[in-house]
Amino acid sequence: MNAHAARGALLAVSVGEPSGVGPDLALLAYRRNREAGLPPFFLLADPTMLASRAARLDIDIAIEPVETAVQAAFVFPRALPVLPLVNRHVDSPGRIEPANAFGTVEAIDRGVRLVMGGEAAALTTLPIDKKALYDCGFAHPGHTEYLAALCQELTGKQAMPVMMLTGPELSAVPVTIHVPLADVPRLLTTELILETARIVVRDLKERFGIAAPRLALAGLNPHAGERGAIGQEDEAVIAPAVAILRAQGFDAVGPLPADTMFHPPARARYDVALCMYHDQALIPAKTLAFDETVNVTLGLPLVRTSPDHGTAADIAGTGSARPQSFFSALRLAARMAGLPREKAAAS
Ligand SMILES: NC(=O)c1ccc[n+]([C@@H]2O[C@H](COP(=O)([O-])OP(=O)(O)OC[C@H]3O[C@@H](n4cnc5c(N)ncnc54)[C@H](O)[C@@H]3O)[C@@H](O)[C@H]2O)c1
Ligand SMILES: N[C@H](C(=O)O)[C@H](O)COP(=O)(O)O
Repeated sequence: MNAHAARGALLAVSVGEPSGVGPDLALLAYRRNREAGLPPFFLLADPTMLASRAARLDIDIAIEPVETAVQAAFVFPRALPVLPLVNRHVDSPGRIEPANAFGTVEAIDRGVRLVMGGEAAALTTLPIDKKALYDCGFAHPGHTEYLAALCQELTGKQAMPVMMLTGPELSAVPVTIHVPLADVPRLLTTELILETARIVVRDLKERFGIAAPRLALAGLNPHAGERGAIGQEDEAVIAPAVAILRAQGFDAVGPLPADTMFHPPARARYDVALCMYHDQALIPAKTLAFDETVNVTLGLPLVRTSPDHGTAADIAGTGSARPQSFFSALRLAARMAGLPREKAAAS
């Protein structure tokens, strides 16, 4: 997908929030990369913080600072390559250290620039603590929106990001993302649904190889509004979007009552569920396959994946973080970036 990535470019991984399990998972991924069939990657992190976390977890691997992403490819067979951050991180499992926020943002920022510059093939992000970043002046709701802003800055082109949670059982897209529930009815427009659906269809075709994606659109209100008796948005906003999509040749149904569109026979009828708000999409996705689901950002000129879970600060540094969702995120990024199989598999 990243047509300009240099031959041999690796995946870039941003370390995420040091109070969480991001560092734990990066260390585990390196230790288990061969047995788990993971693509080679380099980490944007503070090597000292990482060494401290490795000691805490008793993970005995070599960690090697590198100066460039190109160098990382040579280092990966013998050590976990780490591109050091300018803003230092202190090792603080379970505890927010406000000053860590700057390095956390720097890691994402540099990851995007490396991918857009062709020095990395794709970006996989480890979880951030959103409030910790907001408190230090971060002006974006989450990665998804920040990545779009960075892409816009780098290309000069408008970019609309779409969040998709994808796992073995379900792919689901929240049309509105990181907004208070009370704001959803105001923000939900026919145009927003249409724009989201078009991006989803384009990316499912181009990046996931689904020739004619089938969309199922959820209603917003109980019983999809009960024919207008329990809320107006289903008929006034969502149904017109479905009608336009169908008239334009898209395979779309809805608005469907959200409570009955996620059981197995219902899921068999579509490739992706377009949901009207964050939890309507993320609750079924994480409930069905918390350990395998990946958060992927569609609509941007770069490949970005992430595990589906958050910082899990309650278990950071304890060794009990399950790494499967992160492993799936690395594998999906490699596939989407079109890394050759020998690169996508263990080195
Ligand atoms: N991609 C991201 O950056 C991302 C995604 C989701 C949440 N977050 C952030 O994470 C923070 C915490 O969010 P939350 O508490 O709602 O969700 P969470 O996913 O961090 O944790 C929910 C529960 O699941 C457990 N859990 C999560 N991942 C696990 C793993 N890999 N192995 C074992 N157990 C795991 C945690 O220990 C916790 O008990 C918030 O600040 C939120 O903004 C970030
Ligand atoms: N909405 C996501 C979730 O709850 O899993 C999460 O906050 C990640 O969002 P970003 O990838 O935009 O940070």
